[in-house]
Amino acid sequence: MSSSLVYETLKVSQPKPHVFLVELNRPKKLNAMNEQLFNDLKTCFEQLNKHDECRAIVLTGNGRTFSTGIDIMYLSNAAAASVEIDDVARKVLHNRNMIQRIQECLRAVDRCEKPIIAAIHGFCLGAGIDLIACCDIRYSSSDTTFSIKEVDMGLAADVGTLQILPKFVTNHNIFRELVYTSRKFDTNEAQQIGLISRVFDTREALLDAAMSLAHLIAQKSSIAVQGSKVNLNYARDHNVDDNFTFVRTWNSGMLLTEDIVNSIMATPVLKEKSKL
Ligand SMILES: CCC/C=C/C=C/C(=O)SCCNC(=O)CCNC(=O)[C@H](O)C(C)(C)COP(=O)(O)OP(=O)(O)OC[C@H]1O[C@@H](n2cnc3c(N)ncnc32)[C@H](O)[C@@H]1OP(=O)(O)O
Repeated sequence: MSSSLVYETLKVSQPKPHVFLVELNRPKKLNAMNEQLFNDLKTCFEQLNKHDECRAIVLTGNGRTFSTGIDIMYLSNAAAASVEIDDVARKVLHNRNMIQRIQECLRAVDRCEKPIIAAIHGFCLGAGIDLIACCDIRYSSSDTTFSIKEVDMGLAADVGTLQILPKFVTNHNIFRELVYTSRKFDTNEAQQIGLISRVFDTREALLDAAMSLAHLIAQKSSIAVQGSKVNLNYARDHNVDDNFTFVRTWNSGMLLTEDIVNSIMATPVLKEKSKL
C-alpha cells in the first residue's frame, strides 16, 4: 500500500487486492469529527479517487462506534470565533467560509469515483449521517443508534443530510419526522426509509459482508464500475435529457476499453464457437 495514505485521524489499509479500508480513527472520542478529521477525509478520498490500485472502499469507525458526529468542542470554537468579529457582514462571511470548508471535505467523499460501502455500528449521529449520505451503499450492525441530531443543536443540517438524502430515501414522511424531531432511531427504521440496505448481528459479520461486497465489486471491470458511479451521481444531480447526453459522451470514450472485447470473448456462446 502507498505510504502516502497516512493520516492523523484516519487509518487506511488494503486488506484485499484493490480494496481499501478507511477507518475513522478517534476511538477515544467515539470518532467525533474535528477539523483535522474533516481535512483528512478530504485528502484521503481525493487520493483514493486517483489511486490506480483502488477500486472499492469500505468506510467504518475504529473502536466501539461509527461516529457521534461533529466534535462539540470544534463546533463551539468555530461558533465562538465569529464572536471576535465586530462587523455583522464579516461574521456572516466567516461562518459561510467555515460551512463551505466542511462541505468541501464531505463533498470529496461524495465525489470520489470509486464505490464506497459504509459499515456502520454503535452510534451514527449528526455529521455521521452526513458522511454516510456521501457513500454508495450502507450496511449496519443491529446495535446502531442513529439520530439526525442537528435540530436538537439548533441547526438545519448543512453538510449532506438535507442535501443528498432526499434524493434516495424512500419514505419522506418518516424522514422528515426524524429531521424535525432529532429523535433516535434504530436499524429497522433506517432500513424502512432506505438509509441502510442490510443489517448484521455482529460487527464482525458486518465487516465481513462489507469487505466481501467490496471484493466482488473490485473484481469487475473498473472502467464499467467507475463509469457507472460517475453516471449514477450525474443522474442524481441532473434531468433525464442531460443524463442521456452525458452518458453518450462518456461512453464514446469508454467503449474503447479492451474490457468489452475480453468479456465478449469470454461469453459461453463465443467460447463454444471458437472450439468449432
Ligand atoms: C457547520 C457544521 C455543520 C455540522 C453539523 C453537525 C452536527 C452534528 O454532528 S450534531 C451531533 C453532535 N453529537 C452529539 O451531540 C453527541 C455527543 N455525545 C454524546 O451524547 C455521548 O458521547 C453518546 C451518547 C454518543 C455516548 O455516550 P457514552 O457514555 O457511551 O460515551 P461518552 O463517555 O459520552 O464518550 C466517550 C468520549 O467521547 C467524547 N465524545 C463523544 N462524542 C463526542 C462529540 N460529538 N464531540 C466531542 N466529544 C465527544 C466524550 O466527551 C468522551 O470523552 P472523554 O470525556 O474525554 O472520555
